[in-house]
Amino acid sequence: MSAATAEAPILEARGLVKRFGGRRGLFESSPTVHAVNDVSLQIRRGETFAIVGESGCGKSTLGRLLLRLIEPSEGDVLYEGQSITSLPSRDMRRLRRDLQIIFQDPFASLNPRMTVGDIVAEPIRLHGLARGAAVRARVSELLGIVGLRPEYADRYPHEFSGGQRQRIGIARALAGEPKLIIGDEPVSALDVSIQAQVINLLEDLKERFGLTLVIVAHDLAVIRHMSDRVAVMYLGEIVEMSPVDPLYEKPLHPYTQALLRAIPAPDPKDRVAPQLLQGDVPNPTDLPSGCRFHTRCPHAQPRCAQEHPALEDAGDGRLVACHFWREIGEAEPGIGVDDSADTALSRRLEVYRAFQARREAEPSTPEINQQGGQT
Ligand SMILES: Nc1ncnc2c1ncn2[C@@H]1O[C@H](COP(=O)(O)OP(=O)(O)OP(=O)(O)O)[C@@H](O)[C@H]1O
Repeated sequence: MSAATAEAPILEARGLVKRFGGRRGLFESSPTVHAVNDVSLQIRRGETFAIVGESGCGKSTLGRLLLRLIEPSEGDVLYEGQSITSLPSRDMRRLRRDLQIIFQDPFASLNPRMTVGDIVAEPIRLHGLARGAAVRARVSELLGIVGLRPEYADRYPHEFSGGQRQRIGIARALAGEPKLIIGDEPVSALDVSIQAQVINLLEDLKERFGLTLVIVAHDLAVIRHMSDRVAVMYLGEIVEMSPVDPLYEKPLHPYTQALLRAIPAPDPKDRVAPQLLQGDVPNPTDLPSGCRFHTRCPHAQPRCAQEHPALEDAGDGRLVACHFWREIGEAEPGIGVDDSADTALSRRLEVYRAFQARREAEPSTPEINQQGGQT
């Protein structure tokens, strides 16, 4: 984690709305999916900003809107203070260098018919960053940066493990020398020991290249260890936004509280039954009235079904959209997960960090292999 600078945001969303479907044909009509509903946020240069929520809450759609991979139904995205929503495609191409994305499933996002070298070289050639032999040299360098051997350039994606494929995706994302990378569930498909390595790699790259990271994830353990600030999404809206530590120590929104209560402790002796949220996320084609969360909220009152709560300033850089957050906080202090209720991932990260610290102190310490063990 790092302290982001106080300058203007690198990326900003203003009143973003995304609706899918809703078209009426001659004989049928498809219902409108309200995937993102009036989202505004500012991402600071150099921070790691996390977007978290259950499946279907609109996290990926928001991530794609921020990079203009899809067009918003309403609202605007500003990159370095300039609106990109109506930018002509020529200008957008230049901007694509700065803004990159890595996906959950590295296999699906890597062309199986291209060698790793060509996959990583593509953005270098596209943006004219190098030519001829210099391209191959740059590919080797990028593979080295993400912890892969240069000779892997001649192989194909299917020859690699999930963690290695994610590293290839990261090398490709780095090839255009970006300023901001969005990771859409970048480690959810990976084994927990590999997750820790990829998270560490992203953190190292962030420091080394001064990147801004936006991490979309449903896993609160991943978020906690790598974020500076977190936006919690429910049914297309941000319901809470906060610096990471206070969010975990004292979540303000009942939905954030419920997400934290649902994390199981890894050690069976510490384990109390995780409290899962009641019911499923309502269908985004038929949004509940008032507060979208009221149908599942243990604190809901009649006002919640009638009045939509705005995101309000809760102090200390926190925002929350709940009519009763003060009362709920007083009734249930200290809901947050404390450090003793740690997860397998965080333990793995600690081991890995200790190993790295040792390696820096004693350069002869052996390399760590893909399974997280020492070779
Ligand atoms: N191209 C599309 N056409 C129609 N509906 C879509 C499309 N993309 C997403 N949706 C719908 O928009 C809603 C939000 O989806 P989104 O993928 O953004 O959520 P998410 O929080 O990222 O969930 P997940 O982690 O499962 O991807 C879902 O109801 C989804 O079915």
